[in-house]
Amino acid sequence: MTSTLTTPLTRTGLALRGVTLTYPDGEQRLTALDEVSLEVAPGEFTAVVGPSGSGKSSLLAVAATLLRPDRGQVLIDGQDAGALSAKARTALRRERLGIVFQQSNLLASLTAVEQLLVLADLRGTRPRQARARAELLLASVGLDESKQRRRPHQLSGGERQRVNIARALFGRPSVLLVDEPTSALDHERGAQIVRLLAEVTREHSTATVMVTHDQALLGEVDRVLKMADGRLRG
Ligand SMILES: Nc1ncnc2c1ncn2[C@@H]1O[C@H](COP(=O)(O)OP(=O)(O)OP(=O)(O)O)[C@@H](O)[C@H]1O
Repeated sequence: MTSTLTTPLTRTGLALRGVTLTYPDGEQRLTALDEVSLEVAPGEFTAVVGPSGSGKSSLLAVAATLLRPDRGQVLIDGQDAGALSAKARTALRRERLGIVFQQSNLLASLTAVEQLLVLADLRGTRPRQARARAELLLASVGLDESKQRRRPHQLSGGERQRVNIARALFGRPSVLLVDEPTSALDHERGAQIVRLLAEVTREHSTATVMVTHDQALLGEVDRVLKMADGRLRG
């Protein structure tokens, strides 16, 4: 499929520049992100940690171009998301971003491989090519053929998270945004998922940002940034 974006983009990853986000709070506004700047290069795995309410989810939502900041820029492969029309922003998200949410949002009636093939349909990828890619990606995240034919309720929490990661990679994203990937897992399974994210970051050269509460799982990441009161510290 040809890109619907107007300019050809080289992969430069994710950049946030002076991003401020506020929410309505009664008569006032609550500042969730306060002049946040961040650059994540292709192939770099960055973790964002911080207490509840510090702004981590808001940061991911802004980076995912799902929330528009009050001020500042979000650049995906150098493209300023705020300068695009809604249609072009949707295309940017579809073509450049992979998102792994905290709660698995897999479709209950579909097998693991079908979760990826649904995307192929939406993207207009040829069915045979799409199936081969879906199977390859699922195998690469550790799901063998028999597990690829299972529905979500027949998989463990960790296996469902692997399907989520494979699905996020299907569109060859430049930027991979991951929200609390280990929250439903025990320590060992959580550590396996973080190791897997480190591997896919290198293999797929994604600029990966992972939000997590779990400080014990940070051995695999390239950089840890701390959020407190909407501000980011290295
Ligand atoms: N839709 C909203 N409307 C108003 N305030 C919000 C909204 N979403 C988040 N907030 C507030 O913005 C601040 C940052 O919230 P955010 O969800 O980004 O934090 P977080 O670090 O992800 O927290 P957690 O770890 O608990 O998920 C908090 O004070 C929160 O109460």
